[in-house]
Amino acid sequence: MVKAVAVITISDTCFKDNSKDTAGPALADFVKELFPEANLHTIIIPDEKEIIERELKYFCETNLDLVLTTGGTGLTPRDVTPEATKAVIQREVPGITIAVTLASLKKTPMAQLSRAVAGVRDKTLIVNFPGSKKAVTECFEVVKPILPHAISLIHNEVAEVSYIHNSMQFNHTCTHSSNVDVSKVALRPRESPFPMFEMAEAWKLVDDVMSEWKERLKIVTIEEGLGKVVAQTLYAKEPMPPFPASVKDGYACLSIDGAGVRRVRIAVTAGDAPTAPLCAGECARVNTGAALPAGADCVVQVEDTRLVSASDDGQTELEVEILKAPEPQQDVRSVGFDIPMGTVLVDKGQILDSAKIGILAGAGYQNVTVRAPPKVALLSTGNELQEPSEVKLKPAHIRDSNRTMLRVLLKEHGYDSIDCGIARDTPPEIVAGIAAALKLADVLVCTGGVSMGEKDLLKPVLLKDFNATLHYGRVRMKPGKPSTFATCEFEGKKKYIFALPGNPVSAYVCALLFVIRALRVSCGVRGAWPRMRVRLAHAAQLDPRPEYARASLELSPDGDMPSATMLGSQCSSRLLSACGTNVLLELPAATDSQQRLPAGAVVPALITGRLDFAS
Ligand SMILES: Nc1nc2c(c(=O)[nH]1)N[C@H]1C(S)=C(S)[C@@H](COP(=O)(O)OP(=O)(O)OC[C@H]3O[C@@H](n4cnc5c(N)ncnc54)[C@H](O)[C@@H]3O)O[C@H]1N2
Ligand code: MOO
Ligand SMILES: [Mg+2]
Repeated sequence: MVKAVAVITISDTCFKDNSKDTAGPALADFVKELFPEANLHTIIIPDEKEIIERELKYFCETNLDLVLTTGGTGLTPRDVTPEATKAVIQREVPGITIAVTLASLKKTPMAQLSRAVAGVRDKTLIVNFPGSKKAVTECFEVVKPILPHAISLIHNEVAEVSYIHNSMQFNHTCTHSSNVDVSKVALRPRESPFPMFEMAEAWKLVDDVMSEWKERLKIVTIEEGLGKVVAQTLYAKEPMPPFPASVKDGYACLSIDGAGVRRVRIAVTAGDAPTAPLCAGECARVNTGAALPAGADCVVQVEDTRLVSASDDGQTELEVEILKAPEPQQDVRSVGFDIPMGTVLVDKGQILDSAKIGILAGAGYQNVTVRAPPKVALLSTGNELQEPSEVKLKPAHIRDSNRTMLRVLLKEHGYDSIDCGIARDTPPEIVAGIAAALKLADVLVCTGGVSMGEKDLLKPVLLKDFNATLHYGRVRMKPGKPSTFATCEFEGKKKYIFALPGNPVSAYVCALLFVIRALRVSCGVRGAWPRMRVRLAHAAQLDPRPEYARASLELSPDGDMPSATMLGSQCSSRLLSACGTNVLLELPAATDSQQRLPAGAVVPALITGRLDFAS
């Protein structure tokens, strides 16, 4: 099935004045007719090779099935669409352009001058069309019969590729080798060689590194934009309301007529376009939201009127009395009352919420450009791990809960992730797992193998096989002490790796404190979680490390400070301690003079979850 298509108008003129674009909308209409189910993205860009390439690549990366361009295929010096397309596609499909040219030549010898290109990049078919509505109409007719088949062929290939991918992902044994020598366990360090960072230092490192993430933009439907940071300023292209509208159910009148009897000339309900203007002594029955007839400048609500005369059958009001003289503009929403034309509806950098999305819908915007977070891959490591779906556990095995927990935790915070399965604890398998993940994603989140055991191979593999920079490899925190953040270059691109401890609670807390923070920073959201002061509902034992205790908030009905209840034993393996968490309490490290906090002590809490309570 064709799920998403983009129509790109490439023209300096249309870019400057969108209303000049006739070919793009025509092409969009043909696409809607051929693929009614598909999500359609339309954009207008100038004749700039770099921008064209960037947009084409972007649409291919976002897995669109089809990208149709119109414009920029001719011979003027600014026509660079074919060059940009050639730079992006991996396989050319010359048959499409030959068929189009042959058909067009029957209509005009000018078809000889089109240099349009068609080809495939990854799973996306790209076809260039010339830049006029007429040419687009003729050319689309030619390619229309083959488009669905071409796309399904590309998909079949992709299915095979992804099958190969998946089997690679879920069986990380392979031909990879590693520079990590595991034969001399007796020589392993007996102290961690990684310096211990304070939390504030670790956060600063994450923020500094992730704010380098090159702004990547994505066009999404306004609904998909929920929670995303808008990358463009959108203005009201028309006033709201577009006509003077009644605020009340009543009578539209001329205020100059004052109080007194009026002839009810017409009835205008919402959606009716009034045809004739009102004259002195007349009124129009109107509903809330109805357009006022010309001449009317006020509305008198029905409660402030009295029926004077009606038709014998009671179906028509003939005269009403306005009981109190109305003011001009009384109960009228003038043109642009809510949103004057040109108002900024959403500003670049704002986060889209439901009200803003409603405003955009009301203003006729269907798509919006937002900042796209990096792609995230999840990988578990451990010889003891089995897939969660496996019914029977082998001796000494457990089911992998981290991947599922992390996937939904990311989802809860608005981020998708790619599942890269489980890698066993051998250097080649970990290398294979990491390499497979880095091929697919910008950010790798893996769990397990970061501490001091002979099977804890993540750090050496990152250092020796991926030449990674370890920004931190230990943090003074509980849980999550061996948490690791590294970057490396892989296939020419910078990659970001969060190697989280395997203990499920450590993985949960470190994902919140480091990974989600990093994703927020990378797409323009303030990284730090909001902090508030809460009162401990009970005494708390302090750990030598600063601790992020999982707690649930009780909101006080009398406006007192909320109280926080920790969720049982805070052992790093016990994920039950995180169930129902909406805050992480920042408990200070124990000192000689303070080993515990009494009930009622006030501590800072990071709000990391929903403040929802079951009824
Ligand atoms: N000698 C030392 N030992 C340990 C230290 C230390 O400083 N010195 N640190 C401890 C701390 S703190 C933590 S946290 C853990 C971190 O362990 P690793 O990251 O090396 O993780 P593993 O050893 O692979 O596993 C730990 C634990 O978690 C379970 N696990 C792993 N992956 C999963 C998964 N995907 N789903 C569910 N459970 C998982 C695993 O079975 C282990 O029980 O190290 C301490 N040791
Ligand atoms: O730092 Mo670990 O996560 O205490 O168990
Ligand atoms: Mg370990």
